[in-house]
Amino acid sequence: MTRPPLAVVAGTGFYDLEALADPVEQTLDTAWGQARVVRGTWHGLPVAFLTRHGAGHSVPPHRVGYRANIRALADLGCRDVLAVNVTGSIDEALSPGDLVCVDDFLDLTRQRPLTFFDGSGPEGVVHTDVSDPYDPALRAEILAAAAAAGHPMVDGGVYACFEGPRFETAAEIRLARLAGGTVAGMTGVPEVTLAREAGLRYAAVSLVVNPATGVGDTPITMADIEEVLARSRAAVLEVLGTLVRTRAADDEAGDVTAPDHAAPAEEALP
Ligand SMILES: CSC[C@H]1O[C@H](OP(=O)(O)O)[C@H](O)[C@@H]1O
Ligand code: HPA
Repeated sequence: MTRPPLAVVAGTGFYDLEALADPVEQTLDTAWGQARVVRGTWHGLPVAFLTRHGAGHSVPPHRVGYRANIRALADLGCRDVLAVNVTGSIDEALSPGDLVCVDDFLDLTRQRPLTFFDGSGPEGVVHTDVSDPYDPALRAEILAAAAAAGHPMVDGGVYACFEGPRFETAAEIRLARLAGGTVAGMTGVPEVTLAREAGLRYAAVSLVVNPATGVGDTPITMADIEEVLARSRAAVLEVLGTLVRTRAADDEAGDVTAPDHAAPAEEALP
């Protein structure tokens, strides 16, 4: 059985996927700019890894080439995108190091290109349904992998995406909490909606790396975030690796009824 490459898109703290065998770096040209992807195999399955801030974390969140990145993954034939976002916790029950498999988002960004459908293409004006922005079947696979890997993961939460690159004010975090926000980040949107527009299944793991502004007692520092990343990064990779290993085992057993073999989303690619 040949699978389409599985896309892994990650950001802060995730600049390489060391587990990839036979990695080959590729720069893809798209109508929305270039995207750099490293292709290889993980447990024998094809994987395309993309670090969204670019090599050496050179691109800030408000300038990430979200359209180029998602378009490049679709052009490579990817069907599923596993995203990782590091976040600040809005929900006071969360602590640094916690994992959340988010199921909705709040878009508090201001100035990013939002869509592939800007009215200039042959498809005209398109309004995409986002009742389930994060693919339920892919989320279920992630949660099952987390349980199998022994890493607790919260099932559901709202990712509040701010423009950045500054952190939020305490008032902004209170506003997001009133609106149901669970975690705060700067990159989850429009990545998730572009993936939907491109017909890709997308789900995201949020790794909490700090209490959001006003939730903790002290200012947010990169040193504190890096310390959390250093101790928690492996758990995220173990969850993703377990998901991939489970898929490989399903293939080995010839189990074509596994949920991840479901048909891709119905939208046409732009
Ligand atoms: C390191 S704090 C701010 C930075 O971290 C998050 O990155 P990512 O979403 O790519 O994991 C946040 O969105 C900012 O880009
Ligand atoms: O507190 C935060 N806010 C926004 N993005 C973040 N990424 C890590 N922590 C945070």
